[in-house]
Amino acid sequence: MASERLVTVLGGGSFGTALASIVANNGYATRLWVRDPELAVHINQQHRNPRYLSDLVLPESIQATASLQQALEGAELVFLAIPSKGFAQVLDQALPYLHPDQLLVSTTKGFEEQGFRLMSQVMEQKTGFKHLGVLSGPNLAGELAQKQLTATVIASPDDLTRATVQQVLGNRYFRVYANTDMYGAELGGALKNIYAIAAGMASALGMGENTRSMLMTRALAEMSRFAVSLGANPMTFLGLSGVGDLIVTCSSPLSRNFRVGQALGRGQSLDQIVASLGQVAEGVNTVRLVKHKADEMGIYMPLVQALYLVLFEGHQPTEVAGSMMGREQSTDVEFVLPHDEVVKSARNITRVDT
Ligand SMILES: NC(=O)C1=CN([C@@H]2O[C@H](COP(=O)(O)OP(=O)(O)OC[C@H]3O[C@@H](n4cnc5c(N)ncnc54)[C@H](O)[C@@H]3O)[C@@H](O)[C@H]2O)C=CC1
Ligand SMILES: O=C(CO)COP(=O)(O)O
Repeated sequence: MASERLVTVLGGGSFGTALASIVANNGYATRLWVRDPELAVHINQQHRNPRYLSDLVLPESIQATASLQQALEGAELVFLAIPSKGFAQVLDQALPYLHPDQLLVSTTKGFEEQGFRLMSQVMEQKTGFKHLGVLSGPNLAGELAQKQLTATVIASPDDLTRATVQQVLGNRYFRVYANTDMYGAELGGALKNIYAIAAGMASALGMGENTRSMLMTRALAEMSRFAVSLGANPMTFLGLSGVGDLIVTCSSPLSRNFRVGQALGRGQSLDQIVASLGQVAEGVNTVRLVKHKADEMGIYMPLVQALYLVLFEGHQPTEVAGSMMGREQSTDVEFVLPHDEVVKSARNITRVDT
């Protein structure tokens, strides 16, 4: 069992609650910061979070609080499990209580609209701390709460952050793998949400396993293309935070993004879906932000473009899927056969035929 080393989780949603539960079960003193003081009192008295993962009985050692000062004082390691839209704001509020020796780890899978920043970049710019990291992987909060065997990635260029998070979170059902490519891991986690929406939609439309397999593999190609254009290492996409998270989120109705796609496929409007979800589905905003970034940088992202039409311009999913199948033929793995060469060969054949 661990000593009185204090770990703090900021954000008492599904993931923050699941994470706090693991840390406390591993024997660390654990504080959970939630915005609502009444919720903090409820968690401390009932040892359940009535709003998220309400069936999960929380370790009694978790101390919930709505005071950032109380949550952060003396914490060695701080996890930030706040949706991307509120991340920078919460970090600003937390800044007076943070210390440069503390380890800050984001679990957030999205982008900050201003400047198209990843959360690690927001943390770097706002704090200037050196012990920063990102936790990302195929980690459905509901399955973690059931102690299903699960693996994740701590990505950080900092040795201390990687080793500490492996020690604090690792146990008989949660295995923590290390990576130094913080941006690559973070990009994987944020981008896969886009394709989970597409997979949910395909499932609701009765499309089969061939379709899902095509979708996921082409999604991986598109994600890697985007990430390489932004300077990330494509090899990271072969790991748990890339292909691993893509598989789980494109396969499970436990994923909120997948469920958004299913509801769209059934014909519900985006506004209706978001209002009834009651939890964050980061992919909706990510489609919009990535579409604009891809346009700005000239990156070819046909799945993102198609999903944007469905989500924000009222196009029908079946019509968009049909038009995607009619695009010019392309390459399987562009690191092996570049796209331009396929186009060039096709043009040469056309010239011979005519
Ligand atoms: N739920 C999951 O399975 C996983 C979620 N994540 C990521 O973790 C992040 C958090 O997700 P969840 O906990 O699932 O979300 P959630 O929707 O379950 O809960 C969000 C929590 O953040 C709080 N919150 C929202 N805006 C806030 C603000 N401006 N200031 C303070 N608190 C705010 C809400 O009150 C709520 O407690 C997301 O980026 C998500 O993609 C990562 C891995 C797994
Ligand atoms: O990131 C997740 C699993 O790894 C959770 O996905 P959702 O946000 O779609 O529920």
